[in-house]
Amino acid sequence: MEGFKVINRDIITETAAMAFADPNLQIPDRYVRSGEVAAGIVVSDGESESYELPVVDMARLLDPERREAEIAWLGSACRTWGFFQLINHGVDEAVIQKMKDSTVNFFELPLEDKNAVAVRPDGGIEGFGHHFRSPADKLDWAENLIVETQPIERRKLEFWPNNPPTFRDSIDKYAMEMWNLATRLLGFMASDLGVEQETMLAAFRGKRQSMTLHHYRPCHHPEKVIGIAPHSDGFGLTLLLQVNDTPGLQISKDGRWHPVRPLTGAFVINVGEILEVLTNGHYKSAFHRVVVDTERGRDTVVVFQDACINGVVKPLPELGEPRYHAIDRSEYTKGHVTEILSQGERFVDTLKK
Ligand SMILES: O=C(O)CCC(=O)C(=O)O
Ligand SMILES: [Fe+2]
Repeated sequence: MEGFKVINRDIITETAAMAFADPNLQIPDRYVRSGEVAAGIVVSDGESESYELPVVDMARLLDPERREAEIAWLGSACRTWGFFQLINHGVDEAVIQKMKDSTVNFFELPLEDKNAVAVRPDGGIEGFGHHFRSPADKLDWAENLIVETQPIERRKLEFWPNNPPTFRDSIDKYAMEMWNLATRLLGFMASDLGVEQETMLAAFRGKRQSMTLHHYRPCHHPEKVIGIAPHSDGFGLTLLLQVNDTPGLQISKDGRWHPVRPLTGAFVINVGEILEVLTNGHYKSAFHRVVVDTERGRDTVVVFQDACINGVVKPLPELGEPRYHAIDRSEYTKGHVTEILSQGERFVDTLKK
C-alpha cells in the first residue's frame, strides 16, 4: 500500500466497545445500515443447497487413485462458486489450536490492551481497528487485526500483539503452515487448468502474505448491523479458518446470498480477484459478506496470498488469448481500494476486454 493513502481503517473507541458489550445500549448511528443488510435475497435454511459449499478432500487429492476426480471437483468449485470447504487438509492441528487460542485470548482483552497495536493514521492497513467499507462512512460490527506476515522483511512487529505472550509465535507458525497449504492447493489448481504447476506457483512465490483476525460480536439487532459488508477479496488466494462454529459468512451465487455452515475442522478457501485474472476468468472471485448472530460471537483467521507476474496482474500466458487487460500491481491496489469504498462493481470487471 506504499504511496497510497489507505483510508478504510479506523481506531476502535471506548464508545464503540461499550456498544459492542452492552446489548441494552442503543446501537451508535455509524453502525446502523439496515438497508445494506436487507439488500439481496438470502437462501432459506430449508433449501438443500443453502449451507453446502463444495467440500474438497485433501486426502483424495493426495491419493493417486482418486486424485483425478478430486482435482476436477476442486476445479468445478472454483469455477462455479469461487469457494469451497477443505477437509483432511493435513495442517498441524497443534498450530491451528494455538492460533485459535491466541485469537480468542486477544479479542477478550480490554480495549486498552488491544489498542496497544491500534491502526495508525499513517501506518497503512495494519493493526487493530475497524474496517469501514461504505461511501457513507459506516462501520462494520466487528473488530479486526491485520498484520503482514510474508515476506519476512515486511513484518512490522509493532503491530504483532505480544499479549497473549504466545501470539507472535502462533502467527509465525500459522503463516508458514498456510503458505504450505496454499502451494499444495495451487498445484492442484494448475493441474485442473492444464498449466505447469511451476508457472502457477511462480506467480505466488515470494509475494505478500497477510493475515486478518476478525471478531464479530453478537448483536441484539442483527438486522441493523453488518459484520463485513459485501466485497470480493483483492489478493490471489484466501484461506479462512473459523475459530468457532457460529455461522455468518454468506456467499453470493446466482444473485442470492448463500449462508455457509462451518464444517468442523475444515478451512474455507476462496478465489481472490487476482487468481481470477491469472486463470483468465476460468475461476471466479465471488462477493461475500458476514452477518452477525444474536447470541453468539464469531472469530475467524483469514490469510491472503498475493500474486502477480513480474509486477503485473495479468492472465497466465498458457491460458490463451487474455480476457483481461494487464495492469501494474500497484495500480491494481488503487483500483481495488476504490472498489471496497464504493461497493460498486468489482474492480476486475473493469479490466475485462
Ligand atoms: O470472517 C469471515 O467469515 C469473512 C472474512 C472476509 O471475508 C475477509 O477477511 O475478507
Ligand atoms: Fe473476504
